[in-house]
Amino acid sequence: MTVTTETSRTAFPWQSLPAAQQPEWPDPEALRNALTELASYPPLVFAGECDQLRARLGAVARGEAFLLQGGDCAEAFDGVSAEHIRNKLKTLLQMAAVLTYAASVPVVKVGRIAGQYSKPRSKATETRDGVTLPVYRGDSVNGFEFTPEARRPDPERLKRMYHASAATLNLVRAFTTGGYADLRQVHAWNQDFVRNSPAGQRYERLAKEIDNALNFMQACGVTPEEFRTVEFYSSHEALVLDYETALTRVDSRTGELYDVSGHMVWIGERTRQLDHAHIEFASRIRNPIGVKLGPTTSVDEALTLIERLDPDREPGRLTFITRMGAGKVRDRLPELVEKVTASGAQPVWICDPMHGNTFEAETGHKTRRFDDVLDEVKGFFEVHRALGTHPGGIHVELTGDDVTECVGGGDEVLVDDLHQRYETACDPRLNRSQSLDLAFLVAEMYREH
Ligand SMILES: O=C[C@H](O)[C@H](O)COP(=O)(O)O
Ligand SMILES: C=C(OP(=O)(O)O)C(=O)O
Repeated sequence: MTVTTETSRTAFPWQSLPAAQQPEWPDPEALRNALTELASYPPLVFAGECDQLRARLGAVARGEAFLLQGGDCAEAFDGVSAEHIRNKLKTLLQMAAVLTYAASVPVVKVGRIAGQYSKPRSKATETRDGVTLPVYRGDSVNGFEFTPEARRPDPERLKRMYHASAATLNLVRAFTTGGYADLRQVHAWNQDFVRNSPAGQRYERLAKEIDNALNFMQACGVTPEEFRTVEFYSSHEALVLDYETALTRVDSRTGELYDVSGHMVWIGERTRQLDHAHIEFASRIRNPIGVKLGPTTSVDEALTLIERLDPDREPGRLTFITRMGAGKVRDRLPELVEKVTASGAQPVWICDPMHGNTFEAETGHKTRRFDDVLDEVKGFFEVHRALGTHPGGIHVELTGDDVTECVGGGDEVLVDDLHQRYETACDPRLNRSQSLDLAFLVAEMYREH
């Protein structure tokens, strides 16, 4: 893989198009310096790994596997600690174990991790007690603290984003290939959790069954390598195009462009305008691409997105991440799935049951009800069942920490509990217990499907 030159970088066609949700960097020279340095850094992921994920997602598109994509709403630089990363990974591995075992389906595991540092926002500014400042756009752009200094966009943060992503990915690779993700550890992932949570206890029973199955296989002389290590991929929203462009490189094997900031990148609901830079950018890179589809998406838009992003109809290239809201999924999704399927395209369809279900609680906290999250996933399964298509996966905002950000769940969080551990920098995440609850319920839906 060769580092792209400054000349070819400035020639990238998406750079001349309008782009929504970009920071207003106050110092152009500081930005140029940061980007030149970033463009000289080594890739965070390899093109071949992106190809491998595309192949895995191809299996999802064909109905042979299920995609679990999850992690923080917004990663934070001060969250790059072994404990945070391990907790998140542990939660995803537990969810994957539940889905694989209880739904008997191979699970493709993709984190919203090692790059999820940038956030699109509804408003450009935030006002508190009569003071108006730029809104927080993620640690890659500015600081969360409500002061003029913190909220000033600083391109040096793009370099910190790279280093934070590299450190996170390094630990994730160590955990997933160095023994921690060995299926023999199914109990260990649960140890600190099992006693005081219904989801933890339910998981423990399942882990025992997995253990028995492993013992049986071992007694038969079967111990595949797949049980010892886990394939785990990184993903984030490709939002700040300055950063993604600096990390876009020519693959020396094929001459094609890859965004080497993560294995998979997605384009958000607020930046998927067909004639804007984000879609042009996504159309030029070979990574597997996701696109969020909200309730206002028209059939024409979906079909044009396919034309632009997956003209060869390659299974695994394009994932539609639908986020309609529990109240709309049964109305809005059927026509999209039906017409896209009739067009001969075969995208991966996954359900993001978070972003259409946010509301402000009376306490002033932005939150989501676990029951709405679950209901949107149910609606998603119902629609696919009715159309005979494959409900390919889920995309969730979660953390491995026992936060109180979403209400409900088996170990119920009440509105009055929200203040206890409300730690997200942007949107509310499922805590570990709620994430496991969701995995068990999704496994049941999948089995029935
Ligand atoms: O995560 C998604 C968006 O960034 C988020 O919902 C926007 O939130 P806001 O409405 O608080 O700006
Ligand atoms: C901003 C996000 O979602 P959406 O684009 O669907 O609003 C997100 O997933 O972080």
